[in-house]
Amino acid sequence: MPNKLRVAVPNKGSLSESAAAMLSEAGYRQRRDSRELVLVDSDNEIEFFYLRPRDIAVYVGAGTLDVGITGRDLLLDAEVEAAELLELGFAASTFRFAGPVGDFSSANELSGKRLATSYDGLLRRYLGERGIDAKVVRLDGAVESSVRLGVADAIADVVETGNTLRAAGMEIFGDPILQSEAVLIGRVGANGETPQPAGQEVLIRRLQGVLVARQYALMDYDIRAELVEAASKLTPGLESPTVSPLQDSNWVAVRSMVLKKDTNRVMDELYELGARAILVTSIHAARV
Ligand SMILES: Nc1ncnc2c1ncn2[C@@H]1O[C@H](COP(=O)(O)OP(=O)(O)OP(=O)(O)O)[C@@H](O)[C@H]1O
Ligand SMILES: O=P(O)(O)OC[C@H]1O[C@H](OP(=O)(O)OP(=O)(O)O)[C@H](O)[C@@H]1O
Ligand SMILES: [Mg+2]
Repeated sequence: MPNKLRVAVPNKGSLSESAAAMLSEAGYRQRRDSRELVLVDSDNEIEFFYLRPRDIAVYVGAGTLDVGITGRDLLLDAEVEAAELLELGFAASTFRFAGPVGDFSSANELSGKRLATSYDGLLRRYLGERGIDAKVVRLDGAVESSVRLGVADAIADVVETGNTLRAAGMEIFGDPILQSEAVLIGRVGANGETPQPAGQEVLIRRLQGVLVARQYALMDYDIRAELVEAASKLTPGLESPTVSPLQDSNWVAVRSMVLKKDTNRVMDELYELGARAILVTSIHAARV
């Protein structure tokens, strides 16, 4: 019996639904009931442990679990030995300073002030590296309320749309502290290398496949043979477009992967060039 790969998955919060959806899309079994703590997927020789997002880096850092899905901000806050293996393309946010509208314009003004955050490890390191001597007030959440409630002068928190900040009468200031998103993290060995437990490479390849299927579409079109070079520049694909002969030897058929967000612009440009029968189909799954 080979050892099963042990994977940490967020059990609640912003990351949990998207993480489970991505694993399902990658062909792994996921729990049906949100109270389940462990799920064994024997077909894939893999075990999923549903844990608090904040704790995931701790388990992977300690080496008791092989890999985990968490946020880059949570990984850095945990100050453990774990490495980012793959960006997962969801839960994108920035980590920023914010204060009451008009109070601050740069992080240098924070010396001597009280700063509330849920990410004290991350924040202390950032302030320390810049010689900013502020008092860090560690809170569990709803950090935006801390200034109004008198325990802090400014905050450092996760910002996505900025709606929560605005609702609390605050604005961001200073440079972004960090760009975060959901990431797959793995262990770091004694010599700084990343171990390759059985199943890890397949997991990464499958997740990369999900990312590709989400980001790309397939584009097919017909074009006169003498224009295929110019058309290929518009649709270079990942390696190189597939060019197939047509019954009418003056024309060829071209197939290529195109970023979904670019499909309409590329179709317009291909049409202008002379391409016809331009079709876009979605990719269900991929290995690249
Ligand atoms: N509004 C948001 N947009 C994008 N990512 C977010 C948002 N809020 C939190 N995150 C990300 O989610 C992760 C935090 O997970 P956490 O479980 O704390 O989520 P949460 O929604 O804050 O749950 P909790 O109820 O425990 O506070 C971090 O990586 C953070 O960057
Ligand atoms: O910029 P926005 O789109 O408004 O999103 C950012 C907010 O989302 C998260 O809050 P969450 O719901 O996790 O509550 P919490 O502060 O209690 O963790 C984060 O902590 C911010 O408060
Ligand atoms: Mg939160």
